[in-house]
Amino acid sequence: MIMEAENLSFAYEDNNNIFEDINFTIDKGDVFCILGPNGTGKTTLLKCLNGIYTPNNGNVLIEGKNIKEFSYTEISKIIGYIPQGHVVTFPFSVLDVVLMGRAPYINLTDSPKEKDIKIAETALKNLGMSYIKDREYSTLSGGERQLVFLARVLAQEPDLLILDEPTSHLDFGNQIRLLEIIDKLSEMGLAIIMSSHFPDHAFSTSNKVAIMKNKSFIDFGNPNDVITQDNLKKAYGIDINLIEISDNQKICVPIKSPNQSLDFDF
Ligand SMILES: Nc1ncnc2c1ncn2[C@@H]1O[C@H](COP(=O)(O)OP(=O)(O)OP(=O)(O)O)[C@@H](O)[C@H]1O
Repeated sequence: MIMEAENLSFAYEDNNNIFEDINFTIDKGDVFCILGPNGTGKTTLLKCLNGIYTPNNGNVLIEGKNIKEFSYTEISKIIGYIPQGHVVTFPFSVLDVVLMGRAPYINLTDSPKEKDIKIAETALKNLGMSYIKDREYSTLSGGERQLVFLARVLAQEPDLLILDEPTSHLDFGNQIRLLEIIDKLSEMGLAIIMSSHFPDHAFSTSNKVAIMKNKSFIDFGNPNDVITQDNLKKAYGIDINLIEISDNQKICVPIKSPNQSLDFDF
């Protein structure tokens, strides 16, 4: 088991709990997708799982050991995290940004070694991004940055990836390419935890899904059991059609309510 969450609860300062009693386990090769409406606590939970936030109750265990016992560098060798809307403001080249993923393996006073550069270049190559390795990172499009940042966390050689809405800036083609990359990484034994607003992506890529709402997981399990019209309605408060388009692909189509009227005051 790579990660276990035991009865996790979290509150910002003295406010009410954002979530309570969250439990799950993640093994090698698992792809765990967390769905749920805006503001329900997905990002907050992901930040508890990689040690950025400390839960006010419960424990996060990494390979059986409490996350509190790990240093930041030790966590970085095990977990690669891509936050939502990551920004690198200095004028670094793409290759430099990917090389930053090697930081947990390089002493503060040392420069990256040939091996680190090779690992960074391979990460870019695996994602089909070698052609922009000399470009300035800050000039890239949102989608290009997303893939370069993924190369950076892969250069960390982690066992677990935590991805906060990884497909949010990507066009249709790159969404599917990213899901295929996730499939491949999971086949190679990496575990992946991601949040998403696309139940279709959970169907096509994950083997574990949770729907987060009202401070807890309203359901957790395999996608076919969890992603039901009933659960989607509970989560998002609208009707959603589930359509099977092939043996292993289902899509979710939200339905506009014809009777809904909004009172707009201008
Ligand atoms: N630093 C903070 N201080 C206080 N409250 C916060 C902070 N960050 C987030 N929140 C609140 O915590 C709740 C959960 O936010 P979070 O970003 O975890 O939700 P989310 O499910 O990831 O949302 P989205 O799908 O919109 O990205 C929201 O009500 C948000 O306003």
